[in-house]
Amino acid sequence: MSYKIEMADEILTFTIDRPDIRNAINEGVMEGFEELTKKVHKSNPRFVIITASGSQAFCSGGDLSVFHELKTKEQAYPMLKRMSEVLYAIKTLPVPVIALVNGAAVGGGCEIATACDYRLVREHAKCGFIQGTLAITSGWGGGSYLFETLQHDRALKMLSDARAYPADELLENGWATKIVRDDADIEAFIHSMKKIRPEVHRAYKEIAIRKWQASGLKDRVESEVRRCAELWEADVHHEAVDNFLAKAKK
Ligand SMILES: CC[C@@H](C(=O)O)C(=O)SCCNC(=O)CCNC(=O)[C@H](O)C(C)(C)COP(=O)(O)OP(=O)(O)OC[C@H]1O[C@@H](n2cnc3c(N)ncnc32)[C@H](O)[C@@H]1OP(=O)(O)O
Repeated sequence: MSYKIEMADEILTFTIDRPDIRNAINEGVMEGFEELTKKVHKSNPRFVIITASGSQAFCSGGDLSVFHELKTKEQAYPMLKRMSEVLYAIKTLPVPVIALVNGAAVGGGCEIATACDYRLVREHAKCGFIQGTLAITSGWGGGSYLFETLQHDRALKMLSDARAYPADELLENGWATKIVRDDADIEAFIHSMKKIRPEVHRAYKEIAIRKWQASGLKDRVESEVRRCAELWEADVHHEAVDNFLAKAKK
């Protein structure tokens, strides 16, 4: 199994469990996320936590060893579309969603964390939209979510820098909610949220969701997915992925 879903103390936790491949997303993990969103609606948790196994990575994005087989925009689109629907479902969950960023979050991994309401980032974690180095953009909706999250110039800079930022820079540009040094810091954050009744958290989340719906966020995500699919089919993208995979084999 490439993921775990656990309910404890009214918190539903989703853990990506592929540490050897830096928690890259394959179809199995996508299925897991789909199961998670259904479970939230059935089991009514106070909060959701999304995290990953090990301390090296939260998520290294799409599993390039699998997705490099997708060559044309027609082949890439269904994968990008499916994961964009997963992230939109996560973003619009009726309860707060906390990304516990236990290590590097790059490419689609950064998109997953950006779709969450809060990002608790471990001191050593480096995170960024590195897709530009592969000659593509974000393709799961994360670019649209970043413009909802950060001041415009900071969002545009983070996307077009295409590099992983250290934790202090992530706090400074507003992406990280909090840098966490140990488990006690995480518990303190959860404890402060638990002081407020669940229906209050839900009511505030409804305000955010109404704003996203009114501003056509779903349609903007769809345009992002389509544009990424177009860029995906260029030779320059496939060469960059081949280079990454060849380096891994050495
Ligand atoms: C597809 C959707 C698209 C989007 O819409 O956003 C994307 O997500 S594009 C994908 C972006 N991801 C990448 O370009 C991969 C980036 N990976 C890294 O930069 C690094 O792996 C890391 C996350 C910073 C971790 O570095 P480190 O701890 O030094 O580990 P290694 O690099 O040695 O990796 C260990 C092992 O894992 C394999 N790996 C890592 N990431 C992926 C990946 N995304 N897909 C497939 N495989 C991946 C890597 O090849 C190593 O394999 P072995 O050498 O066989 O152990």
